[in-house]
Amino acid sequence: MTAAIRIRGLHKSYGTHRAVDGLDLDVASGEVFALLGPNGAGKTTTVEILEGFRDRDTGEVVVLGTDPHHAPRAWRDRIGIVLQSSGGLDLLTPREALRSTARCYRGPRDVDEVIAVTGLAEKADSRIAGLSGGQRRRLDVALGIVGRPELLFLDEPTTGFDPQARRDFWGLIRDLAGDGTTILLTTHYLDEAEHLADRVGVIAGGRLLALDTPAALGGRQSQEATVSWEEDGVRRSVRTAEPTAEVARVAARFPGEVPELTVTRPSLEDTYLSLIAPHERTATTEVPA
Ligand SMILES: Nc1ncnc2c1ncn2[C@@H]1O[C@H](COP(=O)(O)OP(=O)(O)OP(=O)(O)O)[C@@H](O)[C@H]1O
Repeated sequence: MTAAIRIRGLHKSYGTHRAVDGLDLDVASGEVFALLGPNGAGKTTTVEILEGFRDRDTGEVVVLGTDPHHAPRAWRDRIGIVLQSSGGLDLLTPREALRSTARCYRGPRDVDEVIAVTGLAEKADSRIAGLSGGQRRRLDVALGIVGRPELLFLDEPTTGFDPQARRDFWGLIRDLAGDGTTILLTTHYLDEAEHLADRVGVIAGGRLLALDTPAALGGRQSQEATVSWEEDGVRRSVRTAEPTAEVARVAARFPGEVPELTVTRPSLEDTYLSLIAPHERTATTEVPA
């Protein structure tokens, strides 16, 4: 595997507060990787260090073969960044903002194509000040991809999107990934991580708690299933490692369809919440004085 991102022993404190506390992580070239974690887990700090916007205290960080802290201008051309919020463009139109950003790159995407894929066609020539929150976010994404980055950082990209806009955005990310763009995404939406990510990393208190595919995170695949149905007017549930056998047993008691039959396994959200639960009570890690 060629690593687009390599992190070893990363530490960053703000005063006495350990925001990132010994993080090791690799993101493969071409991978879509989602960094999950509760508020204050250290995601943004980590991502800002990777982007070269924040200094680290100790640890090794290599992004596209370069230490972001000493990265030259040519390296910056190879990455795209969508921050949690950006501003200062209110008097321009999306088309103008994209054209002037595109001029900063050597091999930019076609501006009209970026406007189309981000669903901004209707608002392309309206003042940015008048865009809705979701449209503004699409513009942030458009600005992040117009330079044709090899590596794209997306910090909570779909906050404020309506459900259709989120689906459209997911399609866009899959297309970018299909073209070989490496994507590091932070999100609080577990369904987003499940839809988009090849692998997810869960961090809390600046430490990596779990790292796997969304399907296998925290041993999800091997956890017991819950078989539920309705019988004699009562909702019944059984947790079992053998749901097929349980369904067969229940089905044998009914002449036709089993009423309200469902078989469920823990969702990514269930697994995530159980992973971070112990850390929610001890969320603050202080550096000893
Ligand atoms: N510039 C700063 N000065 C002091 N403390 C900071 C600074 N930036 C972040 N922190 C603290 O470091 C910790 C990690 O913050 P960070 O923004 O990296 O978390 P996060 O996982 O991105 O959170 P969220 O999901 O809320 O965006 C938090 O406790 C935060 O209060």
